[in-house]
Amino acid sequence: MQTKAVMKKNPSFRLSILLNLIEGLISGCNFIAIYGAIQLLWSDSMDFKSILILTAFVAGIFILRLIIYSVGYTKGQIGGAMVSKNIRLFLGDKLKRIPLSRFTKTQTGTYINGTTADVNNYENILTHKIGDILKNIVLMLMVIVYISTKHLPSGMVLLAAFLLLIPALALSFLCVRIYGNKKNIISVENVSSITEYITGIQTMRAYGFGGEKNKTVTNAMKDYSDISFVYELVVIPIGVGFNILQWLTFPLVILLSGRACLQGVIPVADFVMLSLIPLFICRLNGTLFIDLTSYKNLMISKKRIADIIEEKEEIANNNDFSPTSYEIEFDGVNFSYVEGESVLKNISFVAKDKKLTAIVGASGSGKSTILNLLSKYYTPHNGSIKIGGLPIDSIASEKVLSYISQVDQDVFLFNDSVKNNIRYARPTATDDEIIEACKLANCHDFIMNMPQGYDTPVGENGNRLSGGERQRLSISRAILKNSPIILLDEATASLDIENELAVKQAIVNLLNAERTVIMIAHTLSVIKNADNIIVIDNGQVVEQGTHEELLENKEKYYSMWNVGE
Ligand SMILES: Nc1ncnc2c1ncn2[C@@H]1O[C@H](COP(=O)(O)OP(=O)(O)OP(=O)(O)O)[C@@H](O)[C@H]1O
Repeated sequence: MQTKAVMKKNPSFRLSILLNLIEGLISGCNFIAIYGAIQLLWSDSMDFKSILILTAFVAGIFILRLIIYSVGYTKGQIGGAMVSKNIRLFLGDKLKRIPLSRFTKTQTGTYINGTTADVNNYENILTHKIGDILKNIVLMLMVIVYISTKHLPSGMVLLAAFLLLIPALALSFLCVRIYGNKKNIISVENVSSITEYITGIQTMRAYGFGGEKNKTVTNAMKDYSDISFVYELVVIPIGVGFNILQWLTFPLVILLSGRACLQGVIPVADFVMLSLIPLFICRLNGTLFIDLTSYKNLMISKKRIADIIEEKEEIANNNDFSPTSYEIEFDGVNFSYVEGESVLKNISFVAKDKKLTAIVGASGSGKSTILNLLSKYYTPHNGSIKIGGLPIDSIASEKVLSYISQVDQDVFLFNDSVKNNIRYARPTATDDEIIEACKLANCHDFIMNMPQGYDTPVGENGNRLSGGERQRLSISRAILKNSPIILLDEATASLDIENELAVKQAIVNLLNAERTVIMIAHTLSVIKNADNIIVIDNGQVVEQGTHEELLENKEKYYSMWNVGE
């Protein structure tokens, strides 16, 4: 339903269609001029005056066509570009409303193609294809009607040639449906594998499987050229067969009109013109066949754009969300990323307001998933999550996230300056506030050692920074955002000792302010003083309490602590 509104044509586009139709009609008048010239020649009545009249007629048609074509072309370009601009803006905005779970389930190529190449293809349909096709159909019909008035049997032969387009297009459309869709799937795989190759190139080279992965990319490209080749291979014979049948009209019209001329049914001038017309009609039919087949092919792009437009969106209602406390409660929460593979099983716990709650557990036990649900990146299958006693399920994620700062293991940095990367956390922050946050996050010194200080570009995804530096920048963002809830995925274990100490100090500074903190801890010593420690095992809460209580329990936490010590 939304598709119609987003792809709505505008008056400029509609005017260009009308002008294209008129241009098609006017082009047909050229045949009247040609007929006039043949008649003049044959009747032996050619003089300078009649040549002048003929020239003026042809020049008049030319000027009129030129004006209509220029206005129609300009309006078509403007109208088509306006439609595609609407689509591009809508898709850009839509991406932020598509639930995160869709991006993990769908190939990246679907969205990259759908928002770029497919929109370009659709723009091409609007700005070129539709106008040309309609103009040629009108011109064709006009010529057929005109010829029929001269000699009906010849007109009927030309009409039959035109109608041959129907079975020929039925076959070519079938090929487009079969191979066009296959081509689409392969193209999406192609784009996805190239994206993966480029983003993961460092890891691949580091582990020496760049060559292996490169084969996946080249294979995907080869698959694409193979399917394009097969597609051409099946469409070409249809086009050739259609053209052969078309050209049969040439002798047929000569035979029919020649006989009529000999019988005195039509004048010689008519016969001369009728014998020339099939040359033109056959070419025009050939162009229409190619244009309509490629139109159908490009229309696959329209369907793919529509699929993204109609994708289910996150709840975006305007329900007010103003919790007065920031206690977090999970009650009987179940969740799985993949159907049937349960990740969280009946999770219930309370993270008290302004207290530090730690989550510990083996790798893959579901710790990050708990934070992902709280940030509304995913929706629990059942159970409820509340902040300050208010359920978050019917609240727009942007509103919930405005109360949350998240410090993840994977820090995403934009290809921008250090300062701007931190400012994303609070766009209104002053430079002084950014510097203050960086001092608390232990990053001020290393930033000042960079060539342009806070204005130094961090490179694509911050590839000029070390892991510890990236983590500290992420902490500075959280400090700057100054939100009442902090979700922290502590991952200092992989850092060198100097970076580990710097990150730990930054975390201490972050936790100093009174906030509700949920912290995933990979090293237990960091959370010894936590107000509550939740132990997760295989997606379930198996224990909770303070460090001392859990040690006394002598259960899971006790053995984890002893292994760690
Ligand atoms: N986007 C996803 N799609 C499918 N499965 C996922 C996804 N993210 C995580 N999982 C699976 O969910 C389970 C829990 O993952 P999660 O990241 O929550 O564990 P974790 O305890 O935080 O692990 P770690 O300590 O290693 O970060 C794992 O089995 C993981 O493979």
